[in-house]
Amino acid sequence: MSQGRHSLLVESLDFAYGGSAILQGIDLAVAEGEFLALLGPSGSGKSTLLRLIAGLEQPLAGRLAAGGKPLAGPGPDRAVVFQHYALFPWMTVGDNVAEAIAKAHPTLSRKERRTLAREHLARVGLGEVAGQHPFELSGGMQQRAAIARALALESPFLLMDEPFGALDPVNRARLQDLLVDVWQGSTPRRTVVFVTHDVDEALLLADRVAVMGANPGRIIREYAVPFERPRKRTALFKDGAFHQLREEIAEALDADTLAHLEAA
Ligand SMILES: Nc1ncnc2c1ncn2[C@@H]1O[C@H](COP(=O)(O)OP(=O)(O)OP(=O)(O)O)[C@@H](O)[C@H]1O
Repeated sequence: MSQGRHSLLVESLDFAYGGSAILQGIDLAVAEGEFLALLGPSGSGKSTLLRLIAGLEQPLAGRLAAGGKPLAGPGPDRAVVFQHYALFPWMTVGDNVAEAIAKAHPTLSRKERRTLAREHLARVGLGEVAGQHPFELSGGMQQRAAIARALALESPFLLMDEPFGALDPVNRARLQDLLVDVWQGSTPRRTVVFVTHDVDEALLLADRVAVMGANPGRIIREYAVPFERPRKRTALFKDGAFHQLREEIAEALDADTLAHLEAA
């Protein structure tokens, strides 16, 4: 695995809450520009691993590095999008995005930031609502604004924790497409770690899927996702290779759950 400027490395990582092991022996490498999905059942520690990569938690043992440098706490190089929209409720949507732009480009004037914020919002189909507050928007719109905000930070790493989990299927599909478009359209590509418990979502979006098992959280297998891009849902869902890979992953998850139930 290359140690590119924007690669991620997790080595022999253990993590515990109050004495109980949550993550054990995690080894994971994400290449610069790669889109990695972390897939696993509830409680397998996907969010915890993402929080560790974000620098919001400290490991009990092991090593975390970004671009070959050890991680020490959160940093502007890693933008995070959670399931629930991370917007400042007291600011307009435009100001939320402008605030992120100010972090990426501190020398821009207020007017320039506002103009750029509108451009970012237009990219996610929210050009008309820059002057509104988050509470005036639907859940799907708020999540779009949160994504616009995260992208406006222009950070090389994008860490996403079930960002579409609370959305209806139509909005979910729209935002999945939008995310892939933005990721594919930017040079250099951002390095993405995307948490989901939805196998289809992982196979639609990612270059590689790391499958996690629970008790304690560990990576049980990794799968390369070989489907050509751009991926179209309709074509993918008709593809025998897609169904085979989906089956394989579901079996790996079931086998792990069963092994743990029997051991308990
Ligand atoms: N603040 C906390 N204190 C104690 N235990 C915690 C805390 N946060 C998470 N845990 C425990 O850590 C384990 C992993 O949780 P985590 O949220 O990372 O899993 P997950 O795979 O992301 O689950 P989900 O898909 O339900 O979000 C769970 O057993 C959870 O109960």
